[in-house]
Amino acid sequence: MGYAQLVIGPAGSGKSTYCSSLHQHCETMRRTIHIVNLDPAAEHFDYPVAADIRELISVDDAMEDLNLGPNGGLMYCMEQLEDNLDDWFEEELDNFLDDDYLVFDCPGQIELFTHVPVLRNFVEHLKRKNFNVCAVFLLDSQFITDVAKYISGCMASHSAMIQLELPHVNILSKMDLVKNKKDLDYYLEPEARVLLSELNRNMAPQYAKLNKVLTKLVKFSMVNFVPLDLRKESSIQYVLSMIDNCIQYGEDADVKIRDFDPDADD
Ligand SMILES: Nc1nc2c(ncn2[C@@H]2O[C@H](COP(=O)(O)OP(=O)(O)OP(=O)(O)O)[C@@H](O)[C@H]2O)c(=O)[nH]1
Ligand SMILES: [Mg+2]
Repeated sequence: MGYAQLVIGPAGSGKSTYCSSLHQHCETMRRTIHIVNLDPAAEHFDYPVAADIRELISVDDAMEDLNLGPNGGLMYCMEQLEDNLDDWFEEELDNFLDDDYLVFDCPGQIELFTHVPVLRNFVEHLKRKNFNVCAVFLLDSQFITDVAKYISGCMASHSAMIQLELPHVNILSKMDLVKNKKDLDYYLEPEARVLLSELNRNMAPQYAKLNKVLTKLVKFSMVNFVPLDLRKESSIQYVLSMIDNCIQYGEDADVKIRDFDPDADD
């Protein structure tokens, strides 16, 4: 059984930085994880890249060969990944052990998990290969400055949840940039009633019914965010243990330790 995190979220939300901090944290903890780059447009990395989609195809090549723009180029590359799951990706997976822990640093284009089934098919493939997979959705805390933006972030996360049908952890990234943490409490444990009155206050009266439905949906879909401050090891550890819990990482290890407990027969 392998373990995997699929790190997703809007462009610039901090996915690659999260991957690199997670890698460092795990090194400190003497724990092995492997970060795989799935962003064909990525240029530099602060983590050791264990496998790289750019070895299959890069956005620059796709744009040049097919005369595509950056977004079209990216979509084409991801389709190439999908077409090569049984050969290129298979060979890459062969480099890992069966119970390895992989973290996939994904591109930020929102279309990838709203419009096309590429990531969904990628996840299905991982599941067939016996991986327990968790979606890790990052949203930039700087983005959540008012209720409308918060709802928009929830909707983006929600569509990823529906599309991928995976255990799902939502992270509010870049907490070191938040001056007044109290301002965010409001969004960390949202109350539909409060969100609704705030939305109604900011918007014209004809939106009242829509606002009511949206706030109910946010509450109903149970989208909630965990704040992450990468300066704090304890914050990284907290997020990591939540994700580990979702994919049952460590449970087998516990069994193994218990199996070999010399005092067990006492
Ligand atoms: N202060 C602060 N800046 C951050 C943090 N995480 C990311 N950044 C900055 O935010 C910018 C985007 O970070 P990335 O990690 O490249 O974001 P990404 O989601 O991988 O972006 P794309 O791959 O383009 O979608 C960079 O300038 C980072 O230095 C954080 O926790 N704190
Ligand atoms: Mg990135």
